[in-house]
Amino acid sequence: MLRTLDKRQKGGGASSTIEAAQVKAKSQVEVKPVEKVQPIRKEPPVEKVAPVPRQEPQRQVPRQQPATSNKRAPIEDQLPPDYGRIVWITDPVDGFSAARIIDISKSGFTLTPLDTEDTVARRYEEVFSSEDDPRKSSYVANILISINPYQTIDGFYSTSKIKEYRGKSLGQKEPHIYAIADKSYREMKRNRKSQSIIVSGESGAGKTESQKAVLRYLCENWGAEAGPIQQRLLETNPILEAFGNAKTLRNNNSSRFGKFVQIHFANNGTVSGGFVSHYLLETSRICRQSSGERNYHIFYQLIAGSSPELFKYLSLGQPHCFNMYFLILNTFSVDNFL
Ligand SMILES: Nc1ncnc2c1ncn2[C@@H]1O[C@H](COP(=O)(O)OP(=O)(O)OP(=O)(O)O)[C@@H](O)[C@H]1O
Repeated sequence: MLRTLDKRQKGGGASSTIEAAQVKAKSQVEVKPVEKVQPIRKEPPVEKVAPVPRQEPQRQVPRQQPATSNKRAPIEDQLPPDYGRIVWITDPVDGFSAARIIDISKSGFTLTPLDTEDTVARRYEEVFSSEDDPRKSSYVANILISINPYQTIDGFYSTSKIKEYRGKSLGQKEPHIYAIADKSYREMKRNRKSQSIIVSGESGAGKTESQKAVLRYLCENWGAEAGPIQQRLLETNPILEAFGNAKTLRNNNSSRFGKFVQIHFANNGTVSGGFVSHYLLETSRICRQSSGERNYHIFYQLIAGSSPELFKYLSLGQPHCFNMYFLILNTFSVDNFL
């Protein structure tokens, strides 16, 4: 970098001297004609100066062109991104009501409640994201705060979304877990140091899904040459979840163990491997579960899907058999896991 700067300084000095030389050359040209002007005055060709004004309008023409091209941009593109968004606002009678943002200022929002044609003003802290608003994330410095939407949002984790966030700084696009993954990758490449992403939250907050999204982002962007390694990394999740996840009152697919996932990169920045370590598995769940909860998914999956040979080999029985009592203490079937 220093060398580059040095070169730039030298270059700058050289260009400034060239400019100085041009100025001197002009002044010399002007001085000399002053003495010889008298004989030249008689010559009508002095009118040849005319080309000079011709150049000025030529310069003005291209200035007008970008102005016309700006007009072509749709007006919607120039509006703030929150314009038209439906949100919840505080309401003195109902507590909260849905409204549409029609203006944004330093002091807050101007909105139109959906059930009236009135216009109301609200401060920023009195406006909340609505259920229909797919944007469930925000930043605090370089920390992503996200809310579990409990629904599939079209395109939110799509391949095109992955491409959108590649190489983008935090804040350049709307908050997303992909932006965090991209930042950590860029920091790793720039500083040549390992990076950590800590995913934290209460049970059911969406930690497992977020971690899977990070893995997918890194593998899809920089795992092309890794081939089977990339696939194997992504396929570890169903196996780990079968043995370590269970239905709880708060989450049908709750991880009952801590997970430390490492993704290794080669010097050229491509995914070269990975390692998943686990700790603190809730072993007591095998023998006993709270009311409304289940044992680990793998037991139910084996009973539901194993071949007759495997079924016999593992001495499995139907859930109501005596040796399977630890499975039927509570709910037996959970959507998507049997
Ligand atoms: N980004 C998301 N989009 C859609 N649904 C989600 C998302 N994140 C989580 N969910 C839903 O919420 C459920 C719980 O999420 P997840 O298992 O990731 O929570 P968790 O924080 O890991 O919980 P636990 O600590 O109990 O393991 C998921 O099974 C899924 O149905």
